[in-house]
Amino acid sequence: MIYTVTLNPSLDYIVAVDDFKLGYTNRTSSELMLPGGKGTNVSIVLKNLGIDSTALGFVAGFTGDEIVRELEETGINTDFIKMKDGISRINLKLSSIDGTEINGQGPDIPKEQLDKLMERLMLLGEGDILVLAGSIPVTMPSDIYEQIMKKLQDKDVTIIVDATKDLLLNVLKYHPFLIKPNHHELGEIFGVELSEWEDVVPYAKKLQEMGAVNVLVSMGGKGGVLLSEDGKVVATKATVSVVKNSVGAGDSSVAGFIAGWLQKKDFDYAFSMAMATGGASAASDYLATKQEVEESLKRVDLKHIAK
Ligand SMILES: Nc1ncnc2c1ncn2[C@@H]1O[C@H](COP(=O)(O)OP(=O)(O)O)[C@@H](O)[C@H]1O
Ligand SMILES: O=P(O)(O)OC[C@H]1O[C@](O)(COP(=O)(O)O)[C@@H](O)[C@@H]1O
Repeated sequence: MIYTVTLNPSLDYIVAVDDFKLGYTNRTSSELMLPGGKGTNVSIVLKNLGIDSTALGFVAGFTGDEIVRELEETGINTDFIKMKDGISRINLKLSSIDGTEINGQGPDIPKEQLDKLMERLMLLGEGDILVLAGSIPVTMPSDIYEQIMKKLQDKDVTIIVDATKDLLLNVLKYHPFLIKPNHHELGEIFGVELSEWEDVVPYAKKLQEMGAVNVLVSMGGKGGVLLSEDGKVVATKATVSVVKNSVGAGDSSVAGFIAGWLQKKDFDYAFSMAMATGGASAASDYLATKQEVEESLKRVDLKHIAK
């Protein structure tokens, strides 16, 4: 079974504002309110690709209820822990200024609730896939992903981590099967600006040397690069050129990689699916459908490059 953990899910309020002016009252020209958060998006895209998963994490208040309602309406199994206080965050995305977003902090998670989640995760076992994705509420211990991986290290669970900075660096010693920083996040870790495939490779390699088994660096409009455990490096340019809403494109890449890997156990194919799915989501109003992914897959153009 596949489990996604979103410790800090959200409702994403995605608005287009023509001619946005800072310091003035702006009016939207379109708006969407959708369930969000990195693990929940992975679950949604997996479902679109015909793969079941269970979405875990914490929700609170009316926003939390709405997140769960929307996921269940999509046919996703949910097993969130519901908090008594606070509300799940609302993240604001300005789709007309691509990449501009304001993400909330998220509610307080009391220790007993965190313990409950840990107990739930300890039931995972051989053959399960666990996706740990996204930021964590500010009051949560910053080594939470590390704690989860440590507890699961003797079980044969395949773990994928999509996180940034220390949250990511601290799990590497437990050998996550896949990590997926984007090129800005990778650059931020090492204090450099990365913009081309060739720039990314040495830094992705460092993360592999620190323990990550496979490293997928997504690069927005420039496609992405995969350093796989068999020592190969493969890259592709983006599969789409017109973007409608890139929120969730990275999460879609993670879902696409899992789908491709489960289907063929082949890194080139898993990477192709990752890039096709990310591209298909970026080019559509919401997360990619299976048909959009199949179309996008035709435009993947793999290049094997030197390490
Ligand atoms: N502007 C874009 N143009 C074309 N493809 C895109 C664009 N943004 C994202 N994608 C596709 O989605 C994938 C993941 O997007 P990216 O922005 O790198 O991830 P994240 O959302 O984690 O920052 C990219 O590797 C690419 O395949
Ligand atoms: O947990 P974080 O890092 O604040 O990110 C949460 C946000 O990222 C998203 O999961 C989208 O992520 P990507 O665009 O990186 O795929 C949104 O749905 C959500 O609002």
